[in-house]
Amino acid sequence: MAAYTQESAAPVIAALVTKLNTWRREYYTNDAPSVEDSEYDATYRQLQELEAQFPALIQPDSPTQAVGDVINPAFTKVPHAVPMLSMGDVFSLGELQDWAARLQSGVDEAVAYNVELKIDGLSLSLVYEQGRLVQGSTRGDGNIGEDVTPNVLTIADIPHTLPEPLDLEVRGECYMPKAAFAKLNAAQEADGAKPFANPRNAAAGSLRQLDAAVTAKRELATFMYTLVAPEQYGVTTQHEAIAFMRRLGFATNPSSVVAQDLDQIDAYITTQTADRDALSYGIDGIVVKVDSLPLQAQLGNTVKVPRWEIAYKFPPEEAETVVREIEWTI
Ligand SMILES: NC(=O)c1cc2c(=O)c3cc(F)ccc3oc2nc1N
Repeated sequence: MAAYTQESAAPVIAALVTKLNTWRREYYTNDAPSVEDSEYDATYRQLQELEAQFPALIQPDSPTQAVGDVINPAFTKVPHAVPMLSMGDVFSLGELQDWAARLQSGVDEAVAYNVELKIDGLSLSLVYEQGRLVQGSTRGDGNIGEDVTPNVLTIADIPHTLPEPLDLEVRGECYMPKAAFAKLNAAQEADGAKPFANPRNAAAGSLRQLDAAVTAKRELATFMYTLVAPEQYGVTTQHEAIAFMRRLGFATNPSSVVAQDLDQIDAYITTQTADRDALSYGIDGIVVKVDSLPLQAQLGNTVKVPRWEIAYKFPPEEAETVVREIEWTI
């Protein structure tokens, strides 16, 4: 990072904010970003570092001050009783260790973690009343989401009714399986339409459709990962919450495990990184959560992200994979 003064940093920060906001609008409004996630992440961290150095220069419209996505005004708005936050990121095992050490230092009991694949899709909330699906919504800006109820009713693995007449809300990831993505882009090319850049954008463009008949053809799928207000159902850990949702008929990811320490988390990351290409859906990292739900509540959230979970992001696939192979052969 070049050495800046407050004066010389101001225009640089302004330019970074403009560039990142343009990319955000592309990404969240028409689900077609012009840059790879890795370039967005790198530019975002550059802005974070400059804002940390010169807090007086933080602009109100800086993407570091916003939660979540840009809302499409064409959808009915849905207030989220419990905010749908995003997650903090780390990009190395060292950073993950630092996160876990900071967290453990504030807690008496030994922390156990629930470790999950980070499905590369978009967040989805499902609300049931007396066991019937009444609403589906996107994250939106975290407090206000977009009502996509007609669309979620067309997604095959979302139950319309539950085996018990429960009032509950669950949250998860809506994604497009790799095979469905390949089929969709072949059809796009055949129709002379623009292909989607990746399965995540295809899922977002398919879920955030004003015409549910289009969503119905897109073969979307879900993995649910959060039970809202778990204490109402006597659920006290994240791994129990996943089993509870699975028993109710929700699709939950089979690969999550409880880890007692960093070595077990590291082993999980190594295994899942090796198996990544064999998965029928895209993942872009691993999510490490405090397993105890009361401890999660005690740790709480910052304005943007929970303190009790972190996303370990895989390096960008192309270049990094080659570099890593070279590392291993030395
Ligand atoms: N992409 C994912 O596979 C995934 C994403 C999230 C979140 O975004 C997330 C956001 C919150 F505010 C709280 C818990 C979460 O848990 C999550 N767990 C996951 N497995």
